[in-house]
Amino acid sequence: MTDGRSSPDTTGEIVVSRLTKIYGSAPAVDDLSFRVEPGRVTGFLGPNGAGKTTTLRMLLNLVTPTAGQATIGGRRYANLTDPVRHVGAVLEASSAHKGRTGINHLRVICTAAGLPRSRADEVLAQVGLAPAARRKFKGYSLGMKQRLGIAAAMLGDPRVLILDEPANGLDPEGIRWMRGFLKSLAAEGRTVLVSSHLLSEMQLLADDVVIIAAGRLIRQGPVDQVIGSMAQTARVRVRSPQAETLRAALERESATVDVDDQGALLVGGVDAPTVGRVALAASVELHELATERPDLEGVFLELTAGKAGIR
Ligand SMILES: Nc1ncnc2c1ncn2[C@@H]1O[C@H](COP(=O)(O)OP(=O)(O)OP(=O)(O)O)[C@@H](O)[C@H]1O
Repeated sequence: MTDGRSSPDTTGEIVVSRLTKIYGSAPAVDDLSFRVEPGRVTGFLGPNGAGKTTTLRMLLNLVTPTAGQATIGGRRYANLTDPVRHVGAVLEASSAHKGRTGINHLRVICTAAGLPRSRADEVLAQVGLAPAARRKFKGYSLGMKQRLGIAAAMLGDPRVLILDEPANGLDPEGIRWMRGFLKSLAAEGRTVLVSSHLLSEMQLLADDVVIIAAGRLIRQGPVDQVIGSMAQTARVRVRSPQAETLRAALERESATVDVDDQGALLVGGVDAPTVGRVALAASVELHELATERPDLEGVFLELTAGKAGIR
């Protein structure tokens, strides 16, 4: 039962399977497979031109794959009987008739989609735009347009939300709001897939990440695990008034030692307890001892290095 026109299953899982899109002779998306779980926020990351937007557009049946398929709740988007009730998508900042008010914009969509007009008021309140409901779209800030786009995506109360760079153009308060809002949707059991190049933001927002470069999967998994998988590149930062003695002792243990511009030792190849034991054995006094793990930004750059420039 994968191609019938009945309702999708209730899980809202997204499955991308060997998806490929070739423009001319170059693949924009190349044999890409990954899964997106309900109840979690999944960050879809990649350098410019990695193929994120093309993938999302194939998921939403806006671009036809060259090969492979993508399903939402077990169905291709094209086979969903009432897609607006299953999938909400925001691919770019909302556009609307300039002279139309926010509430009227949403009511028009409700009418076209066969949804009760009362949903327009509900979703405007949900995204915090009720005070601007009767203002004309042409007077909306970019942040308000983003909120209106999300409100439109929420009209059908979908289990699955797909957003392309939703934090674009938002101020810090807007970004904080977006983070809380998307997390609360995931906490309700919805599937939330968000593409972004704002890696530091993803580290705060996402439970899972899917990292692609040059159209191919680089890594996927829980954020902590993806960062943790790079733990071999973690270094220990240590400060001591007897830095040279400590350095010599560590090098005898085959550790690599660099000195940063504040005089702290950056030790590779051994963990923090080992550094502490070596210091104790050498009667070296320590003023600081900490493991420095790479953050998502560092992991991302390391994983995608050389795989894709700007295309
Ligand atoms: N309609 C199209 N015709 C030809 N090439 C295209 C088309 N759409 C995308 N591409 C190419 O496919 C590749 C992937 O583009 P895509 O927009 O999916 O990447 P992206 O990861 O979303 O990038 P960005 O972060 O810059 O938006 C790029 O090389 C792009 O130039």
